[in-house]
Amino acid sequence: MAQRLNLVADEDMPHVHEWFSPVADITLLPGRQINAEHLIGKDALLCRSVTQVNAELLQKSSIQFVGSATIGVDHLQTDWLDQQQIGWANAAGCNAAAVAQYILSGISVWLLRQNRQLDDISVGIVGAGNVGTCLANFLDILKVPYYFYDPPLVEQGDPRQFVDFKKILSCDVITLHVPLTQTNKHKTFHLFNEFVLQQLTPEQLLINASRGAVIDGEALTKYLSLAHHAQVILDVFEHEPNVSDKLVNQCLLATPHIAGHTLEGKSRGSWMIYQAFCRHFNLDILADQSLSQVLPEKNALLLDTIDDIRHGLLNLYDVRTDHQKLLNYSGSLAEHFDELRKNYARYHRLLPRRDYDGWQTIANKVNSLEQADLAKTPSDLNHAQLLLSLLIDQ
Ligand SMILES: NC(=O)c1ccc[n+]([C@@H]2O[C@H](COP(=O)([O-])OP(=O)(O)OC[C@H]3O[C@@H](n4cnc5c(N)ncnc54)[C@H](O)[C@@H]3O)[C@@H](O)[C@H]2O)c1
Ligand SMILES: O=C(O)[C@H](O)[C@H](O)COP(=O)(O)O
Repeated sequence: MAQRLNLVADEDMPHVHEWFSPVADITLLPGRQINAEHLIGKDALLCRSVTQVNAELLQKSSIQFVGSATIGVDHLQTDWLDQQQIGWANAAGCNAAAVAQYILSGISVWLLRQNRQLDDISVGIVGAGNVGTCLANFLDILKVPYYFYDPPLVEQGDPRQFVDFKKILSCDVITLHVPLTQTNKHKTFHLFNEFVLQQLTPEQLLINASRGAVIDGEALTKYLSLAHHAQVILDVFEHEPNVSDKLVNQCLLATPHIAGHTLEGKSRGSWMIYQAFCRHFNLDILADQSLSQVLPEKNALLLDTIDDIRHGLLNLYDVRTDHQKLLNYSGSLAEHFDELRKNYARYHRLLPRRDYDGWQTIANKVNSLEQADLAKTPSDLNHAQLLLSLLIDQ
């Protein structure tokens, strides 16, 4: 029998016990507190975005594999890990659908406040990777025009249509889906600086659910103090969890980095890392282990009134609930920020936040209905209605 492995895992990573305990002894710790001493004599580290994984953390350890159950990797010193031949993996795309859902909910709230309609806006997507593409797929279904800006993909010969930054800055909604990078040719650190922010108008909406430092936080606070400014929705902040009260209160909506936290998004992250871990240590995945096994059945959504349909996307997930929870705090906002993230699944226990499913099925059904002439010149309302009925059908 193969020797049991020893691993340290973030206590807020779901399903670690179910999937890893047959092959490993597990020490669970709060992600921000994992330190070099905890890793001495361990084989693997399973982390989330809150653990800085670098030479200082690992050099005294015998860690051979680091798995982060996140899309972003800015907290991993990947060049050092490669140099040390320490295997590492992230969970690319694990919660892309959850982030797209968050963006659609945020846009819906902004439209209500502006008394505008979905078919009246354009969306500029900065970063056309997993999240940007997932969002675009949904916008296709909703018939909302969008534009992609992604110079690295243009250089790689991606055949889709891309626009320049100026065009993006003219869109009604600008939404950021780039990794945080500090050094490369297309670095994203402070991509939205004071100069860029000042080009926005009060008719526009800027959303950041990528990484906080893609927008210069200080410049943003200053910009939002002006009499006329664009509306802003933030899920991420520079220097988390030390988030400024002032900035939170200046936003149309602010949430504690939970855009990706659907049940599917979190569970898929652990599942992808479990698979990478098995590959790294040459282990078999047990027959009774699977992602679907840990996800509960979905409840059908009931839409009773015309308002339910008008606010259709908000019935599926209403970001205002999470915004309100961030505002309802007493004491330190930094502690509250981490606490809300930690308990996110628990707060949603009665009606857990779930991914929208069956993107392709929905798109196919919409197309076939249109071809059958059943949905002539659909308005945004028809589309939302159709979309919802299809989602409930799943
Ligand atoms: N708020 C959350 O909960 C949450 C959840 C998931 C991901 N994220 C963040 O969102 C980021 C994007 O996720 P993804 O899955 O789409 O990643 P991805 O790697 O699939 O796509 C990122 C895209 O950004 C592009 N890009 C890089 N630099 C750019 C630049 N300067 N300008 C324009 N485009 C640029 C890349 O070419 C790539 O296509 C992640 O790196 C992560 O930091 C946040
Ligand atoms: O990069 C990601 O996947 C997201 O930022 C992710 O949702 C962060 O989640 P956490 O670190 O809280 O697990």
